[in-house]
Amino acid sequence: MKMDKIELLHLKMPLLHPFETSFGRLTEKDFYLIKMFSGEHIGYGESVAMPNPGYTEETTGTSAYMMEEFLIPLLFKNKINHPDDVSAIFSPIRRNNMAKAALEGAVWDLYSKKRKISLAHALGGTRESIDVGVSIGIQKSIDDLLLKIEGYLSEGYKKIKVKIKPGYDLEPLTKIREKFGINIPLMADANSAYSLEDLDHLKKLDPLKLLMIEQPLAFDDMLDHAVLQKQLDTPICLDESICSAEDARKAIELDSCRIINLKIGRVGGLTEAKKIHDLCQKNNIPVWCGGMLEAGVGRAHNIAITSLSNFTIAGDTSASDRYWQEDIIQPEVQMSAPGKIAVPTSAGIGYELNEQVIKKYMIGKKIYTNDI
Ligand SMILES: O=C(O)CCC(=O)C1=CC=C[C@@H](O)[C@@H]1C(=O)O
Ligand SMILES: [Mg+2]
Repeated sequence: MKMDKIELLHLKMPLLHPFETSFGRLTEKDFYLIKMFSGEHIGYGESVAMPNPGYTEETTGTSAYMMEEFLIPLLFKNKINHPDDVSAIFSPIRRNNMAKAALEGAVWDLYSKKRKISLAHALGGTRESIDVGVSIGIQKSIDDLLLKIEGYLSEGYKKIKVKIKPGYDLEPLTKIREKFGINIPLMADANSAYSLEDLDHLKKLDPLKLLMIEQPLAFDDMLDHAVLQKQLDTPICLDESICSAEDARKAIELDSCRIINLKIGRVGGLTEAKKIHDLCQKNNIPVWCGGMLEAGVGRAHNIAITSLSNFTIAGDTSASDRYWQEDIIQPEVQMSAPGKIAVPTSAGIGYELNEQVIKKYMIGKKIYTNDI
């Protein structure tokens, strides 16, 4: 596959509802859309880095810098026979996984379009539809939270993930259980807001029978999570701590978690995500696809990877209209049945770009041509 040209489109899209976590509040999505041209085909990718380095060290700005200065020149210089080659080509560059994943995702889309197969099929996916859940940011009041949950449950979402932090954990979770019962699929994401000193407090979550608690301890920790997991009945799910298949191997060996949240951007692309998926499957660790408040292209990549067989827990990839007034793809991502999204079967990501919407939100564009 010879890359002729790559375009980086800088977009700012207002979120329908602000999204608040233990590390900040987002009101708009500031991101890069990648268009990769090769012969008659165009592959699409999306950078999921956030404007601030609170979730990982990357930002919208650093990911653009890394793509421009290092990664695009590497893509132009090297021969790519298969998208799996890209991770080796990018390996001299340490981390910067979201920048790598944005470009690698476009290569995967191109590859599947050239072969006239769906991205899901190219990745080895087997599901015709995926189960979806919602991730709800911290709300103004517990009553607001309960109201939101009621709405999402009635729409059929198959997992309710709520954000917690010290001082905002037992009370909202207990109230959710009181109102909706012990059987609703409920989990909590702490985004590293606790330490082992909170062990006795975290043990109080066990009677609430959560599906899992996501990333309770430090973003770069494996050891303390293993200590905590031994003391908790609630399964620990790692998010921020897993940035590669190597990280997953260590977490599994140490028993630092029982579940992994897979995000394509966090692990550096679809090839690495597939490796982690396969490793977890061998070790009986279920995975699910986490969200990064993606616009349509990122959402489409999430749907494709979630079609792999060990994605046995509903992910965060909900319908476009939960986030956006209008999405950058057509058709928009919609539920095909309550709590389900159909996996596209047409070539590549299976969605077209909505150029009118892109034009409306685009604040900059850079074009790189391959003169090599
Ligand atoms: O995309 C979504 O719907 C949810 C996203 C979500 O929960 C997160 C996105 C980005 C950073 C975090 O705040 C959080 C997470 O940790 O999973
Ligand atoms: Mg998380």
